Amino acid sequence: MSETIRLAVIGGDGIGPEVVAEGLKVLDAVLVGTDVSVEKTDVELGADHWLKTGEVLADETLERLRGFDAILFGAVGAAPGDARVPSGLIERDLLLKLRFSLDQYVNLRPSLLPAGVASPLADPGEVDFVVVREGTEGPYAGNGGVLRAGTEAEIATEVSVNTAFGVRRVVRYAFEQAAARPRRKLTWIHKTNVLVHAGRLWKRVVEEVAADYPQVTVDYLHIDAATIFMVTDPARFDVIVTDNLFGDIITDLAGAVAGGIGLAASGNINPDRTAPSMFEPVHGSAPDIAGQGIADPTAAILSVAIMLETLGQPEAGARVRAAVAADLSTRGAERRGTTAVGDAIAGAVAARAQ
Ligand SMILES: NC(=O)c1ccc[n+]([C@@H]2O[C@H](COP(=O)([O-])OP(=O)(O)OC[C@H]3O[C@@H](n4cnc5c(N)ncnc54)[C@H](O)[C@@H]3O)[C@@H](O)[C@H]2O)c1
Ligand SMILES: CC(C)[C@H](C(=O)O)[C@@H](O)C(=O)O
Ligand SMILES: [Mg+2]
Repeated sequence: MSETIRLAVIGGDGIGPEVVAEGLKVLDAVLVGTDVSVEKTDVELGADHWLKTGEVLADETLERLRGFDAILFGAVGAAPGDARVPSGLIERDLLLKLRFSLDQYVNLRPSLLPAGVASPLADPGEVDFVVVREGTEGPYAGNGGVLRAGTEAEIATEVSVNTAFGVRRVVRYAFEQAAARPRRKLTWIHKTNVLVHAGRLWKRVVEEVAADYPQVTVDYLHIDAATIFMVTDPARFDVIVTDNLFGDIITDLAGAVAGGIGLAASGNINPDRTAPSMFEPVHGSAPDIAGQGIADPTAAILSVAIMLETLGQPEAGARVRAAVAADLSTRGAERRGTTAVGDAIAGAVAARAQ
């Protein structure tokens, strides 16, 4: 039976549209000759769009996005220090609003250091883990405020919100991932020695859910120690589950360990399918290299692979991964541009179809 994927495409700012174009090129290539087609709709959002139109994310736009099967997202945000765009406006009221409103409570961020990729921090084979980052709670919940703003008596709070419901559903998802992987190991990461209220909740829930997965080995690390081991012994990780903020930080580190941030892909997944999931590179809009045609589109292309797998097209996803792995294995010191990398991977996908 033929199937059409209705895809909303939010290129966003900076290198976002540049890398997303390459992701779409590879998506088109991998669907040739299959009974799956894709119907793409561009949705303009981001800091540039806000500067032009005053829209960050209108209610109608959000409602329209709910009607798609998936969202492919580039990156949003202005250069840090761009005085025209208030800090956090686009990140909070656009990107986080999408993740929260579409109940994308699993932020899935796999790290794999493939053969042929030079990493000063690890050897291929040592890095093959997935971070399951909670996506809708924690210090990102927007719970806080300011008293006596602008005075010496100012107090600013940013309260981390952790609910048993929210922690349980993401922890269960992580156990499912761990149970399906050969090493069946789950590391939960927190800061229970200081953040005792949230820490106690996470601990209780992990222990309760663990009882349903006796085949999974469970390990715990404080976030600070986890950053040490991610650099000195990344092979110890298989599946990691952690809160929204720790997950943000550890996945940029994971990207650097696993060959560079240009390779780090992610899915903001709504496992209950009550709204579309959203797939995006882990990196941001990289204003320092935007417009130069040198951004690495691999993370966006691998985000397309996660999208295909999430949408029930694992073979197409595997073909994208294989083409990326083949391209990475031949990448030498020579630096190719964004479109050259996209062309090579799309070409490899097409060659594999024959
Ligand atoms: N998901 C998102 O939309 C997202 C994620 C992170 C940051 N941001 C936003 O992006 C803007 C810039 O943030 P930042 O500078 O802290 O982080 P960044 O990830 O954009 O850039 C950090 C560094 O990594 C490099 N880099 C990033 N992606 C690359 C790629 N594909 N190829 C080669 N090099 C790459 C950049 O050139 C820069 O030196 C900010 O407005 C920030 O809020 C958005
Ligand atoms: C831009 C920002 C809101 C976002 C986050 O913190 O989740 C980014 O850093 C990411 O990792 O996707
Ligand atoms: Mg981040």
